Amino acid sequence: MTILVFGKTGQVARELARFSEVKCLGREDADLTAPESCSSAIHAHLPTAVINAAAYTAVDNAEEEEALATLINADAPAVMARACAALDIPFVQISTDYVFDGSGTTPWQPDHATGPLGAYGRSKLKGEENVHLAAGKHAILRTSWVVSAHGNNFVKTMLRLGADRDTLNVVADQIGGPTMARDIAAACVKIAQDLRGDPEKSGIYHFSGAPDCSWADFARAIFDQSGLSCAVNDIPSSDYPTPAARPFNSRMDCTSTAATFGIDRPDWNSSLTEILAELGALK
Ligand SMILES: NC(=O)C1=CN([C@@H]2O[C@H](COP(=O)(O)OP(=O)(O)OC[C@H]3O[C@@H](n4cnc5c(N)ncnc54)[C@H](OP(=O)(O)O)[C@@H]3O)[C@@H](O)[C@H]2O)C=CC1
Ligand SMILES: Cc1cn([C@H]2C[C@H](O)[C@@H](COP(=O)(O)OP(=O)(O)O[C@H]3O[C@@H](C)C(=O)[C@@H](O)[C@H]3O)O2)c(=O)[nH]c1=O
Ligand SMILES: [Mg+2]
Repeated sequence: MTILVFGKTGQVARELARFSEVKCLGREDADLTAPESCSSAIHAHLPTAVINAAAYTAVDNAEEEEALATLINADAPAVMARACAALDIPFVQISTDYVFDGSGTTPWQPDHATGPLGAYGRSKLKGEENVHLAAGKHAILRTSWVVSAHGNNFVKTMLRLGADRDTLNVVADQIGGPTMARDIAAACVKIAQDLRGDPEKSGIYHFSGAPDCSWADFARAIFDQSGLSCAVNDIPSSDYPTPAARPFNSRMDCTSTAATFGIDRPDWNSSLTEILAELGALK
């Protein structure tokens, strides 16, 4: 099996690169702002499956650059999905909890109504719709709060801020599941393999770390495990204004992912230990 991955430097792409059957393409190989280059790359490599781990992920900047975010997050995946459908190979598209409006406290199921609050979520939702319309063997894997030892993420931000501060204000009314990029990469590979033989498994799936927690809870765990002495004050989102609104309820029901692919929700506390160890930041 040869899996072609769009993305090379990103959090999930770097973890996918660790698989021997994976070939990662960077921006220099296929630029998602020129979607046809993605189709050319798929036809040139003739892989047995494709995973898209490239995206426009700057949630606040997307409010000012929605056209660019849409080109990368919706138009490019459409071209990839059509190329895969033409070759009859599985396509795995990674999506996000930000396609939901964050209302209520019930965990979102894959078929629940979406309602993105901002430009990033809208662009990712259009990407989902385009992949579905291509009508090939596909999976849309919605995940949340991605963390790893690489790139930009909340763990690295907290380690940086916590080193200089005695206290930090962190939002406590957004609840979700922190998810390790390494676990997402493994899930994508397993799903791509299963879809080859079982195209009827095509659809939308949820995958996030457990248990659900607030960003403030997660920050406390980061300081606890790293031994940094920084107290976390719980604040409401209204006290942390950002250009893009974030959903309050990012809880995702991952039952169908476990039932269909045998992939369970990973425990984020042990993922965090693994990341801190990799960064040399464990207490
Ligand atoms: N980060 C998160 O918290 C979450 C992410 N997701 C989704 O998971 C997936 C992976 O996210 P993550 O690994 O965190 O992303 P990162 O932000 O870490 O990486 C994004 C990747 O996309 C590439 N990329 C961006 N623009 C282009 C372009 N025009 N052409 C080619 N490549 C491009 C980047 O390359 P370069 O380095 O050259 O810019 C980089 O490799 C995405 O689909 C994202 O929407 C879902 C939920 C949460
Ligand atoms: C740095 C900092 C952040 N926060 C808040 C802001 C925000 O609500 C929350 C997390 O901050 P981030 O900047 O990591 O959030 P954000 O970039 O919105 O993270 C999202 O990225 C996209 C790509 C996704 O798909 C989502 O699943 C989610 O992971 O923490 C504080 O409350 N205090 C702080 O000191
Ligand atoms: Mg971010």
